[in-house]
Amino acid sequence: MTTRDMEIEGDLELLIPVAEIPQNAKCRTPSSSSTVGSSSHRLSGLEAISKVVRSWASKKFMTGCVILLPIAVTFYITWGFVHFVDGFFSPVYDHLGINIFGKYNIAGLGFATSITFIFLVGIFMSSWLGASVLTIGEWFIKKMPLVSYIYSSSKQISAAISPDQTTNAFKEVAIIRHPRIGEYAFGFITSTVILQRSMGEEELCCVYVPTNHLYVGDIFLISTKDILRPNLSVREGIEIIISGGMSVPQIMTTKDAQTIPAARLFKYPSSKMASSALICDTQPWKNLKAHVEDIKKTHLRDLLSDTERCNSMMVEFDGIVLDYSRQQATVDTVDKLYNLAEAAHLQEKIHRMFNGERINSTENRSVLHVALRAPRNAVINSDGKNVVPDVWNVLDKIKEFSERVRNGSWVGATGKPLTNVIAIGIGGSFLGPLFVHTALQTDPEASRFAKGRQLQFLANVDPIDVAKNIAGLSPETTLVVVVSKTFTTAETMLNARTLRAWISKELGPSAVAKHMVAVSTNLTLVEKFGIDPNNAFAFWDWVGGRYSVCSAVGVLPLSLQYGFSIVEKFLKGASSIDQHFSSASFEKIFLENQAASGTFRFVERMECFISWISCKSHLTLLPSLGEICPHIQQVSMESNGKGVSIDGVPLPFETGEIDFGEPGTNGQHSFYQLIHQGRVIPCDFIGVVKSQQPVYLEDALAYGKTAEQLQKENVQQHLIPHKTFSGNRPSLCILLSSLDAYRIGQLLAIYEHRVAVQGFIWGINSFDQWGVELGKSLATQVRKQLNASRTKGEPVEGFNFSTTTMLTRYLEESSDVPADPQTLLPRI
Ligand SMILES: O=P(O)(O)OC[C@H]1O[C@H](O)[C@H](O)[C@@H](O)[C@@H]1O
Repeated sequence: MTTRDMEIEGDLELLIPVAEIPQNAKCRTPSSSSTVGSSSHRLSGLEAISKVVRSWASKKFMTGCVILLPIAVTFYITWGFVHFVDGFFSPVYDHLGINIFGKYNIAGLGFATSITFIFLVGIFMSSWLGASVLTIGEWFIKKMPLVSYIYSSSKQISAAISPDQTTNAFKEVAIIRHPRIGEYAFGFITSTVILQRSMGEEELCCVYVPTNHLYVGDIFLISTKDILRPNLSVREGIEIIISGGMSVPQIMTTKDAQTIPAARLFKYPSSKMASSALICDTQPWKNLKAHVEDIKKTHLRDLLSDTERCNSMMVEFDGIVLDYSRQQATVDTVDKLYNLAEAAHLQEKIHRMFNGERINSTENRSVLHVALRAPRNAVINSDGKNVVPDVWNVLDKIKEFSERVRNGSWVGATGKPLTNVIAIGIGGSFLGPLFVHTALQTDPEASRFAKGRQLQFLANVDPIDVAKNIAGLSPETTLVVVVSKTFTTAETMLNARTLRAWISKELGPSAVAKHMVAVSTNLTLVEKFGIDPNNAFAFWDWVGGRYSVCSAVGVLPLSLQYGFSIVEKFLKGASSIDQHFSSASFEKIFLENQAASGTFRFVERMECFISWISCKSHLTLLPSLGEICPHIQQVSMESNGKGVSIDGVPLPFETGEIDFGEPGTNGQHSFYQLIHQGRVIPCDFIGVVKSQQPVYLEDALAYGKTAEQLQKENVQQHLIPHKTFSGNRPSLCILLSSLDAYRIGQLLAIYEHRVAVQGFIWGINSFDQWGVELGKSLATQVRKQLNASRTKGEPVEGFNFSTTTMLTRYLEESSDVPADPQTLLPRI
């Protein structure tokens, strides 16, 4: 729908009931309207004007009502109240011959008398005599059936606001997490109680949460430390409840946060990072660390027996369920993570990312992969320019090109349709697209669209890989997509030259224009290579290689295979998570009882910190998700394997996870022994509802198996130590309702954001990769040496003993290899 269409639709919505509009009203051209048509147009025009006028008049009338009604009601009630109280003592004054409503009206006399009377009752009831009278009186009242109920309810309410805090009054306003994390409820602390259990004593607070104004509510027993105590008096709390939340202050602090300046509530300058201090020096980090030591003492078995805790750690958003109840965490842990996030200025950093600021400071670049899947009408700026239209220009170009290839209107040099695609690329220009491609293969809709087509990837430079890739293919029906952000990566360029030679050899050099296209940010080098710039699909330096699957890097090969409509669904899935990740404000989530979606957002960001992991395994029970493991390996390990902070300060703590995984049950027959009984490796289980439910394994990791259980099972004594499982091994479950293009997009974005959040919290730059650059320059050095040795017989020099020995040995044994191979075409 165009903007104009949307405007028209908006106008129609405002003015005329939809049912009266013919379906094709918007499309009708002037020439198509008959005489009847024009008169009906005139009529509907008059009707529209009359409706606008009526709507304007009714709006103004309602505005007047809205302003006058509360004033009138206030006056009416106040007047009625004064009158009523005035009249309360009228019999007494009548008796004295004073007619307070008559001719010698002494307005307010009865009122003043009543106030004095209430005051005197207060004094009397505070005395011993008064209290005794009250007790006897109450005893009688409580014996009367209906009256006793009215009296008790009224008494509770008045006790609540009683200045005498020794009564059963509301003692304090409390905010509790209810009904689950991310949602909060107002309540009043009414008393405290000590709960004695075998594990020790615990102080609990009775929190009364009104559910129907103040009269009806629920009582919750909550650990004292889990209660948030806002800076509000009981009276203010009651006002908030009675006003239905309307009198809640705009900013609320808790009592322990009094010293926190308002600026900390995420009112940050947009251009400058608030602090360059290391996160490990902050109090929330230290608190969390101490807490983690503490929580290790509680076995996951015990944590999992707390149903309420587990329920609060199960969140859902847009078809994805995240269950983090098997993390070594309590509600308190999550609270501490929030504090850590605040200390790390997490919200600010996310905001800066989405705002297109150059947060990749060592490369002076923005980080805007989220713009690659933004809706067409979104505005995401980089250097003051909205990048979304550029993104959609390329997407439109891909759509058009892929449709032409798929429907056979773009054919090869010999006129045959191009049904096979080989995508050459490495690292980020390969792993993401491979993951999505593998996952889409089991989506029935996608596989239907891919019928008769083939997509392959060529990454490695081993000649065997090239041979395998082109085996059984004919250049006549093959399209080669060279994918390289820089268009300089040695492996990719070598493979590109190889396949160019393969095409030229079979079909002649001019065929390259029909059989080779490119995806790159470096269009100059693309042209130099010999690919027509019209057949090049651009992306931008604000897209990091490992974050580029949603650019032409992934969209082009995947659209060629599955059609653009499928890939668009994938982009929409990723965008749904992006919007979720960026939309709600931090304060909102904390203070305005955001729903589970908000919680998911934060939990998803935090989960990785709960276990203080050094190593993580991604275990998917779906073979089709198998390639997510290598993709996450790159996204996570290349992003967060850093040794210095973003300001270049060496980090006194370790960053980065070691990610690995296996699809299906392959892992069970490979490394699960280690995760059950060897090192503790937190695991992510990714499952799909319509496939297998991986819960048995997660429980085995969490619960383990004790020696007592084994004894009961009559296991031989000497085998008991070997068959005992300590359990207490954390894991996380991500459950997708199905595995289609949309869900795959969501999954991708979840992991991308999680990695970004890790980096934001650690205070590192997750978007550069100087370690890889080092590897590249070392490789260049070796390549130069090999070439010089082979062509000029130069000795191996400048390396340490070990490398020199190995290179010399290699040179001796590979004397038949050409000096610097231009291609890797198999020597058949
Ligand atoms: O896309 P290219 O420029 O060919 O780069 C391919 C890969 O090169 C290096 O390994 C980088 O560290 C990766 O992030 C990148 O994805």
